[in-house]
Amino acid sequence: MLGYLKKILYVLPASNFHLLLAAFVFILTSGVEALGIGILGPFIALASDFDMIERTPLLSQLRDSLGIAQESHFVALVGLMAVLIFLLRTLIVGGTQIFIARFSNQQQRALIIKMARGYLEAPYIYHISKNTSAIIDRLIEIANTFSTLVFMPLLIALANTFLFIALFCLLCFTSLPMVIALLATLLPILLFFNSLASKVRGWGRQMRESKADIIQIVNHAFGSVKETKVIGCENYFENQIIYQAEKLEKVQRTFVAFKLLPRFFMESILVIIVVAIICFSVLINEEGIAETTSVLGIFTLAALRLLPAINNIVISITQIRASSFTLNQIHYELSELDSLRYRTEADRQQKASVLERKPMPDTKFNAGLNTIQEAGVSNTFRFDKQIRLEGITYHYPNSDKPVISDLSLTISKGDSIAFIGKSGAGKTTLVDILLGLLIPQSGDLMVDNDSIYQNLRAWKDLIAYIPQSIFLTDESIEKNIAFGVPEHLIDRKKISEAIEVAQLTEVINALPNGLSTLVGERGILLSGGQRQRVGIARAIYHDRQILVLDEATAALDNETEKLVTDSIASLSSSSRLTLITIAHRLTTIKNCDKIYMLDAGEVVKSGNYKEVVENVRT
Ligand SMILES: Nc1ncnc2c1ncn2[C@@H]1O[C@H](COP(=O)(O)OP(=O)(O)OP(=O)(O)O)[C@@H](O)[C@H]1O
Repeated sequence: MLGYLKKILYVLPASNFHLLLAAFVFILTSGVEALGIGILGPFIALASDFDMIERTPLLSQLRDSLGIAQESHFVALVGLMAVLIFLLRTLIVGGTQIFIARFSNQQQRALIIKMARGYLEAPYIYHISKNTSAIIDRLIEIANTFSTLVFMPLLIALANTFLFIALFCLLCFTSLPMVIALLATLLPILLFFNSLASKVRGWGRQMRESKADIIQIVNHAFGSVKETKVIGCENYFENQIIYQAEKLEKVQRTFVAFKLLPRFFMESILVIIVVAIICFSVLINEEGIAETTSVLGIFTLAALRLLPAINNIVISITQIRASSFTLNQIHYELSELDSLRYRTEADRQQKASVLERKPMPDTKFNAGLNTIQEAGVSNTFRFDKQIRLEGITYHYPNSDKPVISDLSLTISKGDSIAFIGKSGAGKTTLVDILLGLLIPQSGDLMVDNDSIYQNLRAWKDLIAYIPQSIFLTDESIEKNIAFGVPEHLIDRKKISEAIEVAQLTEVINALPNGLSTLVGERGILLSGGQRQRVGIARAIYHDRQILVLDEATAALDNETEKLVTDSIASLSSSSRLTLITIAHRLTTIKNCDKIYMLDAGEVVKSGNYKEVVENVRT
């Protein structure tokens, strides 16, 4: 259990102060609850035996000081006090229940934010190997499971443990032999449930895996619904979902039944003990059980509350055990994200220090989620002359073989350059290095006289990336062009300029709601070419000085391709925009100032179109 606790505390976003506050609330509630129960027993005894007032000095003193002559009136007053204390106890206990629910919901919110921040700040290399459905599953399902099936049960177990201690003390004070009888009966049952711990953990693991598998199957089936429909594999996915749903139902059924067991056991024990005590009292005291009424009253009430408390502790521990797989997953994920964060920052610092340059403040990197709001903040780099790649060597973490080997080249500001080469030559990897997404093991990337590794965020602020397939959000075209800018900050003039350059004017005029037309999930309402033009408009809107086009015109028809290429080229010459293109279609790079042909991560040829492409063809 200590291991679980350590992991829960690591995952929990709550501060130690809040946890201490929670513990204090639970202790207070348990005390009030024990007092509420403790007062009812003596009242029942007093109501059935008025002589008790004379026998108990405290009661007779209270009666005299209140000046009440009639005993029945005094008993009624004590009853009223008991009711008030009991009502106060109910209020506090109810408040604690609300506190538990609110506290764990707050933790769920904070955990979703903590994980989302971790994923968003994680380096690109982390995301290359990650499955999107796994991230969605972690953010939504696991955060919810942690809050409702780990943290809430932990709070309930804690609250009930304090209550158990308070009631146990009350019972020990009332009748020790009865407590010993109760414990002797309960202990074997608790040991029995404890012995099934590994089975419970197994059930929890199966439930979690089935849920994650269902999300993944749904993602596979609908992620490429076109292929699913054309190939006709709907049945295949349906059968997989049926199999997982049935597996989930079976385990859940067993688990729910198991969770009900402790209550039945304990209720039976309570009845047996109370009946046994009454019979025993009658047998040894033939005149009845008046003597034991008070003890029995407290015992019955305390046991009525004690047994549910034990039940809650057992169920909560069972629940936490069943969720241990989830806890391990979330703990692993967060520690991985944490270590990545430290490593990335350390790598960057190390690179900057190896280069013996003092790192500039990386404001956006540190700002985390505020990055989007900060878009447009002036960068700290001057880019007036050139970008220089100096002896860049890169290999992916899972292999020692360099994909880019000792590569050096210079790109002048305002130039339009292209990388060509056969599949696997290293074009995409080189562009990812240029984008600052992959950090080379050796070499440097200089912009004028500064290394980009001094301030990667500022470097990225100079660049726009237009991929082969543009990601569009299910929002208006306008919001897709001003991607990441809050609606009230969108600059309409810049939107018009971007639309013109990207040759989108006609497309938008033909749409029913013009710029406000919703493009549908993944831009399904637009053609491939139109989607790419929205991507180009997005880059132009964000005023970037360097455009990286990853075969960005591949989805355009010949006529539109010429229009887009020409307008980007004219933009390049008029505003000294620097263009870096990865191209397969050699027609798109005819106007480039310089073309680099890559092979096995090295530049094997460079020059203008005639020198590189036409010579190769002949
Ligand atoms: N995440 C990765 N992990 C390991 N190796 C990788 C990874 N991504 C790419 N590679 C390898 O790096 C080499 C270069 O790949 P890259 O994608 O840069 O080539 P490319 O020239 O862009 O190819 P294409 O034109 O087909 O996109 C290839 O051998 C590829 O297998």
